[in-house]
Amino acid sequence: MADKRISIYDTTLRDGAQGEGVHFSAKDKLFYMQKMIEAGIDYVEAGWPGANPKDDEFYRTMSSWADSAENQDWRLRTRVVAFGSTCRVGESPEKSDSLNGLIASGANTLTIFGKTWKLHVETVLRTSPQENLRIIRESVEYLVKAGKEVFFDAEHYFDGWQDDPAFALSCLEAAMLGGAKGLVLCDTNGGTYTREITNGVQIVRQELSPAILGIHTHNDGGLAVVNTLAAVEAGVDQIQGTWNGFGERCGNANLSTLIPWLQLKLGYQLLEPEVLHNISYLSRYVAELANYPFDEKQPFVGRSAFAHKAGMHVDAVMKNNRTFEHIDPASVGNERRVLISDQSGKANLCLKMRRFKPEIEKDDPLVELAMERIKNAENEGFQYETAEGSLDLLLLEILGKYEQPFTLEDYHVWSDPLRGELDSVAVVKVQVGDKQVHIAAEGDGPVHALDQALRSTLGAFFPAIEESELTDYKVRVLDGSRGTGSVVRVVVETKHGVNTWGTIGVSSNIIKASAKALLDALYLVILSSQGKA
Ligand SMILES: CC(=O)SCCNC(=O)CCNC(=O)[C@H](O)C(C)(C)COP(=O)(O)OP(=O)(O)OC[C@H]1O[C@@H](n2cnc3c(N)ncnc32)[C@H](O)[C@@H]1OP(=O)(O)O
Ligand SMILES: CC(=O)C(=O)O
Repeated sequence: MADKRISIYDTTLRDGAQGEGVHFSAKDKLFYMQKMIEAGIDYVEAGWPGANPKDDEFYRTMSSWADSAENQDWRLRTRVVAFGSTCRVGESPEKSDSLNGLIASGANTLTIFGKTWKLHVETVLRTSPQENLRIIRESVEYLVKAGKEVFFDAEHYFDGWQDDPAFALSCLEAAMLGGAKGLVLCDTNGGTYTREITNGVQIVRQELSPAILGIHTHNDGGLAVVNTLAAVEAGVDQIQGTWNGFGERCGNANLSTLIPWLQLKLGYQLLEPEVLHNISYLSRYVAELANYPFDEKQPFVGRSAFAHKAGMHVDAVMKNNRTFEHIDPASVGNERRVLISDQSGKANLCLKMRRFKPEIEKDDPLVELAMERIKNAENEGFQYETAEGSLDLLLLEILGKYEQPFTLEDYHVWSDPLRGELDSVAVVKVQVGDKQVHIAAEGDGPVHALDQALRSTLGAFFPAIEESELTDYKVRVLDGSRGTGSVVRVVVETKHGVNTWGTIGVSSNIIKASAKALLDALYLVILSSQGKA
Protein backbone atom coordinates (compact mmCIF):
# COMPACT_ATOMS: atom_id res chain seq x y z
CA MET A 1 0.00 0.00 0.00
CA ALA A 2 1.80 3.06 -1.21
CA ASP A 3 2.32 6.06 1.11
CA LYS A 4 1.57 4.06 4.30
CA ARG A 5 3.75 5.22 7.19
CA ILE A 6 6.18 2.51 8.37
CA SER A 7 8.08 3.17 11.57
CA ILE A 8 11.77 2.35 11.89
CA TYR A 9 12.97 0.52 14.97
CA ASP A 10 16.74 0.60 14.96
CA THR A 11 18.43 -2.11 17.01
CA THR A 12 22.01 -1.48 15.86
CA LEU A 13 23.19 -0.62 19.37
CA ARG A 14 21.66 -3.80 20.82
CA ASP A 15 21.24 -6.65 18.30
CA GLY A 16 23.81 -5.04 15.99
CA ALA A 17 26.32 -5.04 18.85
CA GLN A 18 25.67 -8.78 19.25
CA GLY A 19 27.51 -9.14 15.90
CA GLU A 20 31.06 -10.43 15.83
CA GLY A 21 33.54 -7.55 15.87
CA VAL A 22 30.95 -4.81 16.52
CA HIS A 23 31.44 -2.70 19.66
CA PHE A 24 30.07 0.60 20.91
CA SER A 25 31.22 2.34 24.06
CA ALA A 26 28.71 4.23 26.22
CA LYS A 27 30.01 7.46 24.68
CA ASP A 28 29.67 6.03 21.14
CA LYS A 29 26.07 5.21 21.97
CA LEU A 30 25.40 8.82 22.93
CA PHE A 31 26.92 10.14 19.68
CA TYR A 32 24.88 7.56 17.85
CA MET A 33 21.64 8.60 19.52
CA GLN A 34 22.19 12.21 18.56
CA LYS A 35 22.68 11.25 14.89
CA MET A 36 19.54 9.11 14.88
CA ILE A 37 17.52 11.82 16.60
CA GLU A 38 18.65 14.25 13.88
CA ALA A 39 17.68 11.69 11.25
CA GLY A 40 14.22 11.26 12.81
CA ILE A 41 14.48 7.49 13.42
CA ASP A 42 11.33 6.49 15.34
CA TYR A 43 12.76 4.04 17.88
CA VAL A 44 16.38 3.38 18.84
CA GLU A 45 17.05 0.38 21.04
CA ALA A 46 20.27 1.19 22.79
CA GLY A 47 21.07 -1.79 25.01
CA TRP A 48 20.11 -3.97 27.92
CA PRO A 49 20.19 -2.15 31.27
CA GLY A 50 21.64 -4.40 33.92
CA ALA A 51 23.48 -6.61 31.41
CA ASN A 52 26.76 -4.68 31.61
CA PRO A 53 28.15 -1.45 33.12
CA LYS A 54 28.44 0.20 29.68
CA ASP A 55 24.70 -0.03 29.06
CA ASP A 56 23.94 1.17 32.60
CA GLU A 57 26.18 4.20 32.06
CA PHE A 58 24.51 4.93 28.73
CA TYR A 59 20.97 4.93 30.16
CA ARG A 60 22.03 7.02 33.17
CA THR A 61 23.57 9.66 30.95
CA MET A 62 20.79 9.49 28.39
CA SER A 63 18.03 10.11 30.94
CA SER A 64 19.73 13.13 32.42
CA TRP A 65 20.43 14.44 28.91
CA ALA A 66 16.79 13.92 27.88
CA ASP A 67 15.45 15.54 31.04
CA SER A 68 17.44 18.74 30.60
CA ALA A 69 15.29 21.64 29.42
CA GLU A 70 17.02 22.20 26.06
CA ASN A 71 16.54 18.57 25.04
CA GLN A 72 12.89 18.19 25.97
CA ASP A 73 11.71 17.98 22.38
CA TRP A 74 13.82 14.92 21.46
CA ARG A 75 11.07 12.59 22.65
CA LEU A 76 8.72 14.01 20.04
CA ARG A 77 10.78 12.45 17.30
CA THR A 78 12.83 9.57 18.61
CA ARG A 79 12.18 7.17 21.42
CA VAL A 80 15.13 5.61 23.12
CA VAL A 81 14.23 2.02 23.96
CA ALA A 82 15.62 -0.21 26.69
CA PHE A 83 15.67 -3.95 25.99
CA GLY A 84 15.49 -6.96 28.28
CA SER A 85 13.78 -10.25 28.90
CA THR A 86 10.64 -11.32 30.71
CA CYS A 87 11.00 -12.28 34.35
CA ARG A 88 12.51 -15.69 34.96
CA VAL A 89 10.65 -18.94 35.37
CA GLY A 90 9.08 -19.17 38.84
CA GLU A 91 9.84 -15.51 39.55
CA SER A 92 7.33 -12.73 40.16
CA PRO A 93 7.82 -9.59 38.04
CA GLU A 94 8.29 -7.45 41.19
CA LYS A 95 11.37 -9.54 42.04
CA SER A 96 12.84 -9.51 38.53
CA ASP A 97 16.19 -7.71 38.24
CA SER A 98 15.71 -7.60 34.48
CA LEU A 99 12.30 -5.85 34.67
CA ASN A 100 13.29 -3.53 37.50
CA GLY A 101 16.46 -2.63 35.60
CA LEU A 102 14.32 -1.70 32.61
CA ILE A 103 12.07 0.56 34.68
CA ALA A 104 15.07 2.16 36.37
CA SER A 105 16.73 2.86 33.00
CA GLY A 106 14.56 5.95 32.55
CA ALA A 107 13.52 4.92 29.03
CA ASN A 108 9.80 5.36 28.37
CA THR A 109 9.64 2.60 25.78
CA LEU A 110 10.68 -0.88 26.82
CA THR A 111 11.00 -4.02 24.74
CA ILE A 112 11.03 -7.45 26.31
CA PHE A 113 11.52 -10.69 24.48
CA GLY A 114 9.83 -13.94 25.34
CA LYS A 115 9.62 -17.47 24.02
CA THR A 116 7.00 -18.53 21.48
CA TRP A 117 8.52 -21.84 20.36
CA LYS A 118 7.82 -24.88 22.51
CA LEU A 119 11.32 -26.23 21.80
CA HIS A 120 12.73 -23.25 23.72
CA VAL A 121 10.14 -23.41 26.46
CA GLU A 122 10.90 -27.06 27.07
CA THR A 123 14.67 -27.18 26.55
CA VAL A 124 15.95 -23.69 27.42
CA LEU A 125 13.49 -22.41 30.02
CA ARG A 126 12.70 -25.99 31.07
CA THR A 127 9.20 -25.09 32.07
CA SER A 128 5.57 -25.63 31.07
CA PRO A 129 3.73 -23.74 28.30
CA GLN A 130 1.41 -22.26 31.00
CA GLU A 131 4.35 -20.85 32.97
CA ASN A 132 5.74 -19.34 29.78
CA LEU A 133 2.40 -17.59 29.15
CA ARG A 134 2.37 -16.36 32.75
CA ILE A 135 5.84 -14.82 32.62
CA ILE A 136 5.01 -13.06 29.36
CA ARG A 137 1.67 -11.64 30.52
CA GLU A 138 2.77 -10.65 34.02
CA SER A 139 6.04 -9.11 32.81
CA VAL A 140 4.31 -6.92 30.24
CA GLU A 141 1.61 -5.98 32.74
CA TYR A 142 4.19 -4.97 35.35
CA LEU A 143 5.98 -2.64 32.94
CA VAL A 144 2.72 -1.16 31.64
CA LYS A 145 1.60 -0.47 35.23
CA ALA A 146 4.89 1.38 35.70
CA GLY A 147 3.69 3.75 32.95
CA LYS A 148 5.81 2.39 30.13
CA GLU A 149 5.07 1.81 26.46
CA VAL A 150 5.87 -1.88 25.93
CA PHE A 151 6.85 -3.88 22.87
CA PHE A 152 6.93 -7.65 22.97
CA ASP A 153 9.61 -9.30 20.80
CA ALA A 154 8.18 -12.72 19.99
CA GLU A 155 11.45 -14.65 19.83
CA HIS A 156 11.49 -17.50 17.22
CA TYR A 157 7.92 -16.61 16.28
CA PHE A 158 7.97 -18.21 12.82
CA ASP A 159 9.61 -21.44 14.01
CA GLY A 160 7.16 -21.56 16.89
CA TRP A 161 4.21 -20.95 14.61
CA GLN A 162 5.23 -23.71 12.19
CA ASP A 163 5.71 -26.08 15.12
CA ASP A 164 2.49 -25.26 17.01
CA PRO A 165 0.46 -22.35 15.63
CA ALA A 166 -2.01 -22.24 18.52
CA PHE A 167 0.76 -22.01 21.11
CA ALA A 168 2.69 -19.34 19.22
CA LEU A 169 -0.46 -17.23 18.89
CA SER A 170 -1.30 -17.74 22.58
CA CYS A 171 2.08 -16.20 23.49
CA LEU A 172 1.20 -13.10 21.49
CA GLU A 173 -2.22 -13.01 23.13
CA ALA A 174 -0.56 -13.17 26.55
CA ALA A 175 1.51 -10.09 25.68
CA MET A 176 -1.61 -8.29 24.45
CA LEU A 177 -3.49 -9.22 27.63
CA GLY A 178 -0.63 -7.70 29.60
CA GLY A 179 -1.13 -4.46 27.65
CA ALA A 180 1.68 -4.55 25.07
CA LYS A 181 1.43 -1.74 22.56
CA GLY A 182 3.48 -3.55 19.94
CA LEU A 183 4.00 -7.16 18.94
CA VAL A 184 7.17 -7.88 17.00
CA LEU A 185 7.41 -11.15 15.09
CA CYS A 186 11.01 -12.35 15.14
CA ASP A 187 12.70 -14.73 12.72
CA THR A 188 15.38 -15.24 15.34
CA ASN A 189 17.24 -18.06 13.60
CA GLY A 190 17.00 -16.30 10.24
CA GLY A 191 16.12 -19.46 8.38
CA THR A 192 12.47 -18.87 7.52
CA TYR A 193 11.43 -18.81 3.88
CA THR A 194 9.61 -15.73 2.61
CA ARG A 195 6.30 -17.53 1.99
CA GLU A 196 6.12 -18.50 5.69
CA ILE A 197 6.84 -14.93 6.74
CA THR A 198 3.96 -13.69 4.60
CA ASN A 199 1.58 -16.36 5.93
CA GLY A 200 2.68 -15.82 9.53
CA VAL A 201 2.13 -12.06 9.37
CA GLN A 202 -1.23 -12.37 7.63
CA ILE A 203 -2.56 -14.75 10.29
CA VAL A 204 -1.51 -12.47 13.14
CA ARG A 205 -3.19 -9.58 11.33
CA GLN A 206 -6.40 -11.62 11.07
CA GLU A 207 -6.36 -12.92 14.65
CA LEU A 208 -5.07 -10.02 16.73
CA SER A 209 -5.15 -6.23 16.66
CA PRO A 210 -2.01 -4.82 18.24
CA ALA A 211 -1.56 -1.07 17.95
CA ILE A 212 1.76 -1.79 16.22
CA LEU A 213 2.82 -4.99 14.49
CA GLY A 214 6.55 -5.23 13.77
CA ILE A 215 8.98 -7.57 12.03
CA HIS A 216 12.51 -8.51 13.11
CA THR A 217 14.49 -10.78 10.79
CA HIS A 218 17.97 -12.27 10.78
CA ASN A 219 20.04 -13.01 7.72
CA ASP A 220 21.16 -16.59 8.22
CA GLY A 221 19.43 -17.66 5.02
CA GLY A 222 20.41 -14.47 3.18
CA LEU A 223 16.75 -13.37 3.13
CA ALA A 224 16.50 -10.85 5.96
CA VAL A 225 15.77 -7.88 3.70
CA VAL A 226 13.40 -9.78 1.42
CA ASN A 227 11.58 -11.27 4.40
CA THR A 228 11.15 -7.84 5.96
CA LEU A 229 9.80 -6.45 2.69
CA ALA A 230 7.38 -9.38 2.47
CA ALA A 231 6.22 -8.71 6.03
CA VAL A 232 5.58 -5.07 5.17
CA GLU A 233 3.57 -6.07 2.12
CA ALA A 234 1.65 -8.51 4.37
CA GLY A 235 0.71 -5.74 6.77
CA VAL A 236 3.30 -4.90 9.46
CA ASP A 237 3.67 -1.27 10.53
CA GLN A 238 7.20 -1.38 11.86
CA ILE A 239 10.54 -2.73 10.65
CA GLN A 240 13.31 -3.65 13.05
CA GLY A 241 16.81 -3.69 11.63
CA THR A 242 20.37 -2.49 11.94
CA TRP A 243 22.52 -0.15 9.86
CA ASN A 244 24.82 -2.07 7.52
CA GLY A 245 23.08 -5.30 8.62
CA PHE A 246 25.25 -5.62 11.74
CA GLY A 247 24.07 -8.36 14.10
CA GLU A 248 24.42 -11.79 15.60
CA ARG A 249 25.82 -14.50 13.26
CA CYS A 250 25.05 -13.36 9.67
CA GLY A 251 23.44 -10.16 10.91
CA ASN A 252 20.02 -8.50 10.96
CA ALA A 253 17.85 -6.97 8.27
CA ASN A 254 19.91 -4.14 6.80
CA LEU A 255 18.26 -0.73 7.25
CA SER A 256 20.65 0.77 4.70
CA THR A 257 19.03 -1.47 2.08
CA LEU A 258 15.51 -1.65 3.45
CA ILE A 259 14.82 2.05 3.80
CA PRO A 260 15.60 2.94 0.15
CA TRP A 261 13.64 -0.11 -1.02
CA LEU A 262 10.57 0.81 0.98
CA GLN A 263 10.65 4.53 0.38
CA LEU A 264 12.03 4.90 -3.13
CA LYS A 265 10.68 1.80 -4.80
CA LEU A 266 7.57 0.77 -2.91
CA GLY A 267 6.30 4.21 -1.96
CA TYR A 268 6.10 3.83 1.85
CA GLN A 269 6.90 6.78 4.11
CA LEU A 270 9.81 6.31 6.54
CA LEU A 271 12.20 9.26 6.54
CA GLU A 272 12.17 12.85 5.39
CA PRO A 273 13.51 13.03 1.80
CA GLU A 274 16.58 15.02 2.86
CA VAL A 275 17.48 12.29 5.37
CA LEU A 276 17.17 9.65 2.67
CA HIS A 277 19.57 11.74 0.59
CA ASN A 278 22.02 11.39 3.46
CA ILE A 279 21.67 7.66 4.00
CA SER A 280 25.03 6.70 2.45
CA TYR A 281 26.72 9.02 4.90
CA LEU A 282 24.68 7.69 7.86
CA SER A 283 25.57 4.07 7.06
CA ARG A 284 29.25 4.95 6.83
CA TYR A 285 29.06 6.97 10.05
CA VAL A 286 27.73 3.95 11.94
CA ALA A 287 30.51 1.70 10.60
CA GLU A 288 33.13 4.30 11.57
CA LEU A 289 31.69 4.61 15.06
CA ALA A 290 31.72 0.83 15.50
CA ASN A 291 35.24 0.78 14.05
CA TYR A 292 34.02 -1.91 11.66
CA PRO A 293 35.11 -2.08 8.00
CA PHE A 294 32.39 -0.65 5.78
CA ASP A 295 31.13 -3.10 3.16
CA GLU A 296 31.60 -1.18 -0.08
CA LYS A 297 29.51 -3.74 -1.95
CA GLN A 298 26.36 -2.83 -0.04
CA PRO A 299 23.37 -2.02 -2.26
CA PHE A 300 22.44 1.67 -2.46
CA VAL A 301 25.11 3.00 -0.04
CA GLY A 302 28.40 1.23 -0.91
CA ARG A 303 31.08 2.78 -3.11
CA SER A 304 30.59 -0.04 -5.62
CA ALA A 305 26.82 0.38 -5.79
CA PHE A 306 27.07 2.70 -8.79
CA ALA A 307 30.61 1.87 -9.99
CA HIS A 308 30.72 0.96 -13.66
CA LYS A 309 33.63 -1.06 -14.99
CA ALA A 310 32.64 -2.72 -18.27
CA GLY A 311 33.28 -0.46 -21.27
CA MET A 312 29.89 -1.12 -22.81
CA HIS A 313 28.07 -0.26 -19.59
CA VAL A 314 29.83 3.09 -19.30
CA ASP A 315 29.10 3.88 -22.93
CA ALA A 316 25.41 3.21 -22.26
CA VAL A 317 25.35 5.17 -18.97
CA MET A 318 26.85 8.19 -20.79
CA LYS A 319 23.93 7.99 -23.22
CA ASN A 320 21.24 7.43 -20.57
CA ASN A 321 22.04 6.60 -16.95
CA ARG A 322 18.89 4.46 -16.57
CA THR A 323 20.45 1.86 -18.86
CA PHE A 324 22.61 0.53 -16.02
CA GLU A 325 21.43 2.30 -12.86
CA HIS A 326 18.27 1.19 -11.07
CA ILE A 327 17.95 4.50 -9.22
CA ASP A 328 19.61 7.91 -9.29
CA PRO A 329 22.68 7.52 -6.99
CA ALA A 330 22.09 11.04 -5.62
CA SER A 331 18.71 9.99 -4.19
CA VAL A 332 20.59 8.02 -1.52
CA GLY A 333 23.56 10.38 -1.28
CA ASN A 334 25.80 8.14 -3.37
CA GLU A 335 27.62 8.86 -6.63
CA ARG A 336 28.37 7.25 -9.93
CA ARG A 337 31.94 6.04 -10.35
CA VAL A 338 33.69 4.96 -13.50
CA LEU A 339 36.37 2.33 -13.04
CA ILE A 340 39.31 2.05 -15.34
CA SER A 341 40.78 -1.35 -16.10
CA ASP A 342 41.52 -3.67 -18.99
CA GLN A 343 37.75 -4.04 -19.32
CA SER A 344 37.39 -0.35 -20.14
CA GLY A 345 36.38 1.13 -23.43
CA LYS A 346 36.94 4.70 -24.59
CA ALA A 347 33.70 5.77 -22.86
CA ASN A 348 35.16 4.98 -19.40
CA LEU A 349 38.30 6.93 -20.13
CA CYS A 350 36.55 9.84 -21.73
CA LEU A 351 34.34 10.30 -18.64
CA LYS A 352 37.36 10.04 -16.37
CA MET A 353 39.45 12.46 -18.45
CA ARG A 354 36.68 15.06 -18.45
CA ARG A 355 37.58 15.79 -14.83
CA PHE A 356 40.80 17.35 -16.16
CA LYS A 357 39.65 18.38 -19.64
CA PRO A 358 35.85 18.84 -19.71
CA GLU A 359 35.64 19.30 -23.50
CA ILE A 360 37.35 16.02 -24.41
CA GLU A 361 35.34 13.64 -26.64
CA LYS A 362 35.46 9.88 -27.04
CA ASP A 363 37.12 10.06 -30.48
CA ASP A 364 40.04 12.22 -29.26
CA PRO A 365 43.36 10.40 -30.00
CA LEU A 366 44.45 11.07 -26.40
CA VAL A 367 41.60 8.86 -25.19
CA GLU A 368 42.85 6.06 -27.44
CA LEU A 369 46.41 6.62 -26.19
CA ALA A 370 45.28 6.49 -22.54
CA MET A 371 43.43 3.26 -23.20
CA GLU A 372 46.51 1.67 -24.76
CA ARG A 373 48.79 2.77 -21.91
CA ILE A 374 46.37 1.50 -19.27
CA LYS A 375 45.74 -1.86 -20.90
CA ASN A 376 49.50 -2.41 -21.29
CA ALA A 377 50.15 -1.40 -17.69
CA GLU A 378 47.36 -3.70 -16.43
CA ASN A 379 48.96 -6.49 -18.45
CA GLU A 380 52.20 -5.88 -16.47
CA GLY A 381 50.33 -6.15 -13.17
CA PHE A 382 49.05 -2.63 -12.47
CA GLN A 383 45.44 -2.44 -11.35
CA TYR A 384 43.95 1.02 -11.46
CA GLU A 385 40.61 0.19 -9.87
CA THR A 386 42.26 0.25 -6.45
CA ALA A 387 44.72 2.99 -7.40
CA GLU A 388 42.68 5.82 -8.78
CA GLY A 389 45.34 8.28 -7.56
CA SER A 390 48.04 6.80 -9.82
CA LEU A 391 45.50 6.75 -12.63
CA ASP A 392 44.84 10.49 -12.19
CA LEU A 393 48.58 11.16 -12.51
CA LEU A 394 48.81 9.05 -15.66
CA LEU A 395 45.83 10.85 -17.24
CA LEU A 396 47.23 14.27 -16.31
CA GLU A 397 50.51 13.29 -17.96
CA ILE A 398 48.76 12.10 -21.16
CA LEU A 399 46.76 15.35 -21.26
CA GLY A 400 50.00 17.36 -20.88
CA LYS A 401 48.80 18.82 -17.56
CA TYR A 402 51.18 17.08 -15.21
CA GLU A 403 53.77 19.22 -13.45
CA GLN A 404 55.94 16.88 -11.38
CA PRO A 405 56.61 18.87 -8.19
CA PHE A 406 59.95 17.19 -7.42
CA THR A 407 62.21 14.47 -8.78
CA LEU A 408 63.64 11.57 -6.85
CA GLU A 409 67.16 11.52 -8.34
CA ASP A 410 68.48 8.56 -6.38
CA TYR A 411 67.84 6.47 -3.28
CA HIS A 412 69.55 3.73 -1.26
CA VAL A 413 68.10 1.51 1.45
CA TRP A 414 69.96 -0.69 3.97
CA SER A 415 68.46 -3.13 6.41
CA ASP A 416 69.96 -4.80 9.44
CA PRO A 417 67.16 -7.06 10.69
CA LEU A 418 69.17 -8.15 13.74
CA ARG A 419 69.31 -4.57 15.06
CA GLY A 420 65.80 -4.55 16.66
CA GLU A 421 63.71 -1.41 16.30
CA LEU A 422 64.60 1.10 13.55
CA ASP A 423 66.49 -1.61 11.74
CA SER A 424 66.65 0.19 8.38
CA VAL A 425 68.17 3.36 6.93
CA ALA A 426 67.24 5.14 3.70
CA VAL A 427 69.13 7.93 1.95
CA VAL A 428 67.36 9.94 -0.72
CA LYS A 429 68.54 12.58 -3.22
CA VAL A 430 65.69 14.85 -4.26
CA GLN A 431 65.56 17.76 -6.73
CA VAL A 432 62.98 20.48 -5.97
CA GLY A 433 63.19 23.34 -8.48
CA ASP A 434 66.85 24.36 -8.50
CA LYS A 435 67.57 22.86 -5.05
CA GLN A 436 69.04 19.45 -4.49
CA VAL A 437 68.69 17.83 -1.05
CA HIS A 438 70.18 14.65 0.49
CA ILE A 439 68.54 13.22 3.59
CA ALA A 440 68.92 10.00 5.57
CA ALA A 441 66.27 8.57 7.87
CA GLU A 442 65.77 5.47 9.98
CA GLY A 443 62.68 3.29 9.99
CA ASP A 444 61.12 0.04 11.11
CA GLY A 445 61.86 -1.80 7.90
CA PRO A 446 63.09 -0.48 4.56
CA VAL A 447 59.78 0.92 3.29
CA HIS A 448 59.18 2.88 6.47
CA ALA A 449 62.76 4.26 6.31
CA LEU A 450 62.22 5.35 2.71
CA ASP A 451 58.88 6.97 3.53
CA GLN A 452 60.45 8.80 6.49
CA ALA A 453 63.37 10.06 4.36
CA LEU A 454 61.07 11.33 1.60
CA ARG A 455 58.72 13.00 4.03
CA SER A 456 61.43 14.73 6.03
CA THR A 457 63.07 16.00 2.83
CA LEU A 458 59.89 17.22 1.21
CA GLY A 459 58.02 18.46 4.30
CA ALA A 460 60.18 21.62 4.34
CA PHE A 461 59.13 22.49 0.76
CA PHE A 462 55.55 21.26 0.82
CA PRO A 463 53.73 21.59 4.21
CA ALA A 464 50.83 19.46 2.92
CA ILE A 465 53.13 16.43 3.14
CA GLU A 466 53.32 16.83 6.92
CA GLU A 467 49.52 16.87 7.18
CA SER A 468 49.08 13.70 5.13
CA GLU A 469 49.21 10.17 6.49
CA LEU A 470 49.64 6.71 5.08
CA THR A 471 46.52 4.76 6.06
CA ASP A 472 47.04 1.42 4.31
CA TYR A 473 49.81 -0.55 2.62
CA LYS A 474 49.08 -3.79 0.78
CA VAL A 475 51.38 -6.15 -1.07
CA ARG A 476 50.18 -8.85 -3.44
CA VAL A 477 52.36 -11.42 -5.21
CA LEU A 478 51.23 -11.46 -8.84
CA ASP A 479 52.71 -14.74 -9.96
CA GLY A 480 54.12 -16.99 -7.29
CA SER A 481 55.96 -19.27 -9.74
CA ARG A 482 59.27 -17.40 -9.20
CA GLY A 483 59.00 -17.66 -5.41
CA THR A 484 60.71 -14.73 -3.69
CA GLY A 485 61.68 -13.32 -7.09
CA SER A 486 58.05 -12.88 -8.14
CA VAL A 487 56.59 -9.60 -9.31
CA VAL A 488 54.64 -7.84 -6.56
CA ARG A 489 51.99 -5.16 -6.63
CA VAL A 490 52.09 -2.58 -3.84
CA VAL A 491 49.05 -0.40 -3.19
CA VAL A 492 49.30 2.44 -0.71
CA GLU A 493 46.39 4.44 0.67
CA THR A 494 47.10 8.01 1.73
CA LYS A 495 44.83 10.51 3.44
CA HIS A 496 45.07 14.29 3.36
CA GLY A 497 42.14 16.20 4.84
CA VAL A 498 38.98 14.77 3.26
CA ASN A 499 40.86 13.23 0.33
CA THR A 500 42.05 9.63 0.17
CA TRP A 501 44.09 8.24 -2.71
CA GLY A 502 45.17 4.78 -3.70
CA THR A 503 48.51 4.64 -5.52
CA ILE A 504 50.33 1.71 -7.02
CA GLY A 505 53.74 0.32 -7.89
CA VAL A 506 54.66 -2.97 -9.59
CA SER A 507 58.11 -4.58 -9.65
CA SER A 508 59.96 -7.78 -8.82
CA ASN A 509 61.70 -5.64 -6.17
CA ILE A 510 59.31 -4.85 -3.33
CA ILE A 511 61.25 -1.67 -2.40
CA LYS A 512 61.01 -0.36 -5.95
CA ALA A 513 57.28 -1.12 -6.14
CA SER A 514 56.77 0.57 -2.76
CA ALA A 515 58.84 3.61 -3.81
CA LYS A 516 56.68 4.11 -6.92
CA ALA A 517 53.45 3.88 -4.89
CA LEU A 518 54.81 6.23 -2.20
CA LEU A 519 56.05 8.75 -4.75
CA ASP A 520 52.68 8.87 -6.53
CA ALA A 521 51.01 9.45 -3.16
CA LEU A 522 53.33 12.36 -2.35
CA TYR A 523 52.87 13.89 -5.83
CA LEU A 524 49.10 13.76 -5.33
CA VAL A 525 49.18 15.32 -1.89
CA ILE A 526 51.26 18.21 -3.24
CA LEU A 527 49.36 18.70 -6.49
CA SER A 528 45.96 18.57 -4.85
CA SER A 529 47.03 21.07 -2.18
CA GLN A 530 48.02 23.33 -5.09
CA GLY A 531 44.68 22.74 -6.85
CA LYS A 532 46.42 20.93 -9.74
CA ALA A 533 45.02 17.39 -9.27
C1 LIG B 1 17.25 -13.42 20.57
C2 LIG B 1 18.07 -12.42 21.28
O1 LIG B 1 18.95 -11.88 20.69
S1 LIG B 1 17.69 -12.08 22.86
C3 LIG B 1 18.97 -11.06 23.42
C4 LIG B 1 20.16 -11.84 23.83
N1 LIG B 1 21.17 -10.90 24.25
C5 LIG B 1 22.09 -11.21 25.17
O2 LIG B 1 22.12 -12.32 25.68
C6 LIG B 1 23.12 -10.16 25.46
C7 LIG B 1 23.10 -9.70 26.91
N2 LIG B 1 23.07 -10.81 27.83
C8 LIG B 1 23.78 -10.85 28.99
O3 LIG B 1 24.57 -9.96 29.29
C9 LIG B 1 23.55 -12.02 29.92
O4 LIG B 1 23.11 -13.14 29.16
C10 LIG B 1 22.51 -11.64 31.02
C11 LIG B 1 23.15 -10.61 31.97
C12 LIG B 1 21.25 -11.03 30.43
C13 LIG B 1 22.09 -12.87 31.78
O5 LIG B 1 23.25 -13.53 32.24
P1 LIG B 1 23.14 -14.81 33.21
O6 LIG B 1 22.27 -14.46 34.37
O7 LIG B 1 24.53 -15.21 33.51
O8 LIG B 1 22.36 -15.92 32.37
P2 LIG B 1 22.82 -16.70 31.07
O9 LIG B 1 23.09 -15.72 29.99
O10 LIG B 1 23.92 -17.67 31.34
O11 LIG B 1 21.52 -17.60 30.78
C14 LIG B 1 20.30 -17.06 30.37
C15 LIG B 1 19.21 -17.41 31.39
O12 LIG B 1 18.04 -16.65 30.99
C16 LIG B 1 16.96 -17.56 30.75
N3 LIG B 1 16.15 -17.00 29.68
C17 LIG B 1 16.43 -16.99 28.37
N4 LIG B 1 15.44 -16.38 27.71
C18 LIG B 1 14.52 -16.00 28.62
C19 LIG B 1 13.28 -15.34 28.54
N5 LIG B 1 12.79 -14.92 27.38
N6 LIG B 1 12.61 -15.10 29.68
C20 LIG B 1 13.12 -15.52 30.85
N7 LIG B 1 14.30 -16.12 31.00
C21 LIG B 1 14.98 -16.37 29.89
C22 LIG B 1 17.62 -18.89 30.40
O13 LIG B 1 16.75 -19.95 30.64
C23 LIG B 1 18.80 -18.88 31.37
O14 LIG B 1 18.34 -19.21 32.64
P3 LIG B 1 18.97 -20.44 33.54
O15 LIG B 1 20.37 -20.01 33.84
O16 LIG B 1 18.09 -20.45 34.73
O17 LIG B 1 18.88 -21.65 32.69
C1 LIG C 1 14.67 -10.49 20.07
C2 LIG C 1 15.64 -10.80 19.04
O1 LIG C 1 16.62 -10.12 18.89
C3 LIG C 1 15.41 -11.93 18.18
O2 LIG C 1 14.48 -12.70 18.44
O3 LIG C 1 16.17 -12.10 17.21
